[in-house]
Amino acid sequence: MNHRFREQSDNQHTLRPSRTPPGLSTKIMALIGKVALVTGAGQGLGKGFSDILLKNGAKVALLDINENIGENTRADFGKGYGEDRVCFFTCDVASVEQLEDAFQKTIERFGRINIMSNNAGILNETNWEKMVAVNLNAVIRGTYLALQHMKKDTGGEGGVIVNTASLAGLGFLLTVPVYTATKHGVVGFTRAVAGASEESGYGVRINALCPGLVKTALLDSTSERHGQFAHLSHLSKEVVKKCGILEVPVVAEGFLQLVMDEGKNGAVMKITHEDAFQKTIERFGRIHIMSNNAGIMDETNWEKMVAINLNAVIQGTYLALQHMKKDTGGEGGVIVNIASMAGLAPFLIFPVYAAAKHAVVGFSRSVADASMMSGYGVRINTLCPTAVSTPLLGAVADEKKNGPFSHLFNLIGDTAKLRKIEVPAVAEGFLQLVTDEDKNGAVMVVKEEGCSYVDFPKEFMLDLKAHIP
Ligand SMILES: NC(=O)C1=CN([C@@H]2O[C@H](COP(=O)(O)OP(=O)(O)OC[C@H]3O[C@@H](n4cnc5c(N)ncnc54)[C@H](O)[C@@H]3O)[C@@H](O)[C@H]2O)C=CC1
Ligand SMILES: CC/C=C\CC(=O)/C=C/C=C\C=C\C=C\[C@@H](O)[C@@H](O)C/C=C\CCC(=O)O
Repeated sequence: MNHRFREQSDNQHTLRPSRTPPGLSTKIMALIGKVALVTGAGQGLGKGFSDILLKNGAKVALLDINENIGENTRADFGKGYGEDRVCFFTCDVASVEQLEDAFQKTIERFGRINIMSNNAGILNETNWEKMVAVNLNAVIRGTYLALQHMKKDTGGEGGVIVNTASLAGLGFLLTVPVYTATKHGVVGFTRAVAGASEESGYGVRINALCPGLVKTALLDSTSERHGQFAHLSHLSKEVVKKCGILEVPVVAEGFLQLVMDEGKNGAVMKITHEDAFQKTIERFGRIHIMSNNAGIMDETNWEKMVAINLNAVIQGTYLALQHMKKDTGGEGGVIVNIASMAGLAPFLIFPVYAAAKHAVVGFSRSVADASMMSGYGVRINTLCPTAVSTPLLGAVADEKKNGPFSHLFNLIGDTAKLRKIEVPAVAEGFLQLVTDEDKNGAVMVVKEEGCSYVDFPKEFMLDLKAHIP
């Protein structure tokens, strides 16, 4: 599934044209030694943003109102990235004193601040005054504090501020009108202050991030926090259906772009994953065949690998099913999920890659049966190629992508001599899975000898009826 990072351009409302044409990256900000302050960093998106900053060499001050989760996150990061690169301060961003105090403590600890992420946010339509204080006022205060410290005209080093808004800052959600207002406020404020900073020669870029729904604690029991429009909660399900739910690492990649791309100021980045699907339908009218093929191999960055190799395959399958299934007017179709031989056999050095691919096989077989039993008219098959001659295999020879078992790297020997098959051979197998109307829940292996179907032993079949008395 193709996640979309898109800069929102709306010239009518742009205060002044940006000096850098949109989409053009000029210079990339190096993060090694840079100091970042992230609010709401104990869990969810803030934790994901802190993680990716640390991974790229920055030092990070984590701020959170919740001392327990903040301390735990600090301890995890300290172990992983070094105790000297991370600290935690308990801070309610809605309190002027606490935010100023945490800001000062960060400067005392690390000497400066180059990156500010105003990310803490809540969803509570009942206590909406508090929500405005956290989601909007604290973002404004955090931006002004950071500007004051970073701006070059008074001796600062310049820097970048990223404010977490939401897709609800560009569109609207009926169940959460005040939340929607705060996020529109963040987008409007960010664009205006970015223009003002540029015009004033401050050397500080300010961008806004607008993700769709993200799998974090903020989404738990939202209906209780919908306030007077709780009776419209069922409409949110439509939004989930339309937008799907993003994973934190995907949003963190977008955040990193806004931090590092020196060409971005006043940028508003939308992150959704329904765009590609919707656009295909707009262009061609319908979809009959879906191939969930995107994948990476990186044991070091395994959370991201699971997000792409497994979660996005599940998301892509569900989106395609939703569109194709016959019981709600779809035309039926076929989905082919690309797993690997590592989805059927252990793969030393790449255990998480193997886990994700095993899961793709299990998921595809299960959902294939479910689709058939539901009369959806959608077949779902899995392709498991052995090593194929593509750049993905570069990870095998790249110790940085080998994770905790890189010491076994020598066992593999010369990867250039690894026996590989060619792309057209795999494409032939793929075509069979698409065109053969008798194949549903099929798992095809493609090796040097050719294509064959896996015949799973009967004793490994789960007979649900046998389990129900
Ligand atoms: N989860 C979602 O679907 C989306 C979330 N967002 C935004 O992303 C931001 C982060 O939210 P998530 O990570 O999803 O939520 P989360 O609930 O998982 O994490 C939020 C963190 O902020 C902390 N926090 C709450 N109030 C605070 C305060 N007054 N001072 C300091 N820390 C405070 C919490 O303790 C928590 O650790 C929010 O601004 C939210 O509006 C935007 C789009 C979608
Ligand atoms: C309930 C979740 C609240 C907040 C988390 C968050 O910030 C995520 C927002 C994600 C998506 C926003 C989508 C907005 C879409 C709109 O532009 C329209 O397409 C939606 C139209 C009707 C929505 C019905 C409803 O309001 O529930």
